[in-house]
Amino acid sequence: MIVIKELNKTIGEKTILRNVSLQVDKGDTVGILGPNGAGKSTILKIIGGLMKPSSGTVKIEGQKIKDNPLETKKRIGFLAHNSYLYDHFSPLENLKFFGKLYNVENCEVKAKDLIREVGLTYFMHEPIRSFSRGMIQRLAIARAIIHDPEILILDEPHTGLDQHAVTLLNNVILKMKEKGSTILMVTHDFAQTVETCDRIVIMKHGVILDDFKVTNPDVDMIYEKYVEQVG
Ligand SMILES: Nc1ncnc2c1ncn2[C@@H]1O[C@H](COP(=O)(O)OP(=O)(O)OP(=O)(O)O)[C@@H](O)[C@H]1O
Repeated sequence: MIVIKELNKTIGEKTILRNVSLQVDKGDTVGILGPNGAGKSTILKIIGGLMKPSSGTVKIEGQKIKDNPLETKKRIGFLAHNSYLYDHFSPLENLKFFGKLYNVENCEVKAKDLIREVGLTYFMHEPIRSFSRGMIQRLAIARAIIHDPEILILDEPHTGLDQHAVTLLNNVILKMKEKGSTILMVTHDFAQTVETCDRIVIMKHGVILDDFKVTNPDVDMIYEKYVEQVG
């Protein structure tokens, strides 16, 4: 379970998050939607331990990241805007590198399975420097889940992907969901959120405006609510 309490973030004169509290239960799949500058990426970075809050707390299974940074970060897979991949390495070399960092057992087999899952088998040994944005993004998701994280954090995972890559990515997300991972995803893509998430959180100007479950697949009603709040 992730428990966020009264989170504030200020950078210079700018207030980015204002007293944000949120609880995400184990196995929840949460899509965070909102206009540019709402503070969505900032909240993900703070949960993932990439940024410190100005005040407030984030606890993962009752533990603050700063109390046990390595152990807590091992529980998290983070797909950020930056892929964190190495240009001169192939997909296999990249995944083996990250797998070893996390002490993944049977790392090579796992890496090859993931490469197949994201549709890059044919390019497994090619340096990734010539890869398209979609190919890099697919490999980046494989990197984020090589250690079977309990919590998967995805910052705009669908941006710049073609339809085939979106389908591959959604399948990976749905498989992680089936395995019981908790998923937090920031996106501008309403349709993808409804396809993969059970809960939607709407943010604007650094606050949470709404938080509801997508139990009833009444997509039109949910979309109207989204447009009304986000504009
Ligand atoms: N390091 C920083 N220094 C100064 N301002 C920042 C910094 N990081 C973010 N901001 C500002 O904080 C606000 C929230 O940024 P954030 O990236 O969290 O928004 P977002 O909701 O993810 O929006 P987007 O969809 O545009 O990525 C923005 O106005 C952004 O310019």
